[in-house]
Amino acid sequence: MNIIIAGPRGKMGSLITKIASNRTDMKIVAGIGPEGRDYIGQDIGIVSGMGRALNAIVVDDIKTVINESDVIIDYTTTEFSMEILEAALRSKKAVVCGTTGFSEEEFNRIKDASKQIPIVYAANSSRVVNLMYKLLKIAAEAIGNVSDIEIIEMHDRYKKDAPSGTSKEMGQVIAEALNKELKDIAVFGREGKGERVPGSIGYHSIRSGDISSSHTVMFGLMGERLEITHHAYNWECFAQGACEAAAFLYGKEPGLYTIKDVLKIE
Ligand SMILES: NC(=O)C1=CN([C@@H]2O[C@H](COP(=O)(O)OP(=O)(O)OC[C@H]3O[C@@H](n4cnc5c(N)ncnc54)[C@H](OP(=O)(O)O)[C@@H]3O)[C@@H](O)[C@H]2O)C=CC1
Ligand SMILES: O=C(O)C1=N[C@H](C(=O)O)C[C@H](O)C1
Repeated sequence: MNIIIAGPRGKMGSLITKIASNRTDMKIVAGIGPEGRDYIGQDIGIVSGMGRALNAIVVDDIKTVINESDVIIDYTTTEFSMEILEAALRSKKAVVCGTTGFSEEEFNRIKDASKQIPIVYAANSSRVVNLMYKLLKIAAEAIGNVSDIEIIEMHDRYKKDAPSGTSKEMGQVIAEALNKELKDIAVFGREGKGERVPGSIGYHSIRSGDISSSHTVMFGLMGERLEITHHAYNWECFAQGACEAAAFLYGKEPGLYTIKDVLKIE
């Protein structure tokens, strides 16, 4: 299968390039970067920092390369992801989207597009984080209604969105386990909020240095607390999942698939 990688200079795009180039089931046919970058026209292997050419060029106009591809892997920005989505719709190509921070309206555009093209949307493409969702469901069902739930996430200083896409998904898992709507129980910041309401979910975002990704969900009771934590030491676990998702999409019918479909997590 032929793939295009968006943002090959980025943290995720460069790792996805490295991992995809070592797989035997996929071939990178192009990269896409923003207009005006000095690396446009160069080989993606050089742009991504791999130090060897892969015989695929980074372009700034997806229209010029999209027809050579089967799947586009996109971990970039919300604005650029919307452009990729429109291009993929026009050319009927599959998309793996791992970008986070979409508005509700933008996410509805992804859902609409998935009626015509196959899409994997994954706010977190690590297998282990998706296993953590299962642990959260068990904990929330058992003690969620009687605990003070806090989601504490840490990322690098450059991350654009807060709270992280993963922490929103974690909140959603917990809200579903409690038969509640996340919007009714999520609390962003505690200033002026008064006493803690059991069963509500407090969100806390830390941005510092080069922390790659860390999520802790704390279920606080009187005299004890349970913490479930995932730490990523680098972004490779997410990039592995991105390539798995691309392989999964090859030949799939239109639809909105999740990383659980890809990784076969019940
Ligand atoms: N789903 C998951 O598991 C994960 C999701 N993410 C999400 O992925 C996204 C990217 O994260 P990260 O790699 O850390 O970010 P980076 O800032 O490192 O990379 C973003 C890339 O997008 C490129 N880009 C920006 N605008 C355009 C455009 N108009 N056209 C083409 N390329 C563009 C940038 O180009 P340039 O380098 O030239 O500026 C850059 O290479 C974020 O939303 C993040 O939250 C991150 C990790 C895991
Ligand atoms: O920007 C990141 O780094 C990450 N973003 C995703 C998110 O917003 O949850 C996934 C992971 O935490 C890394």
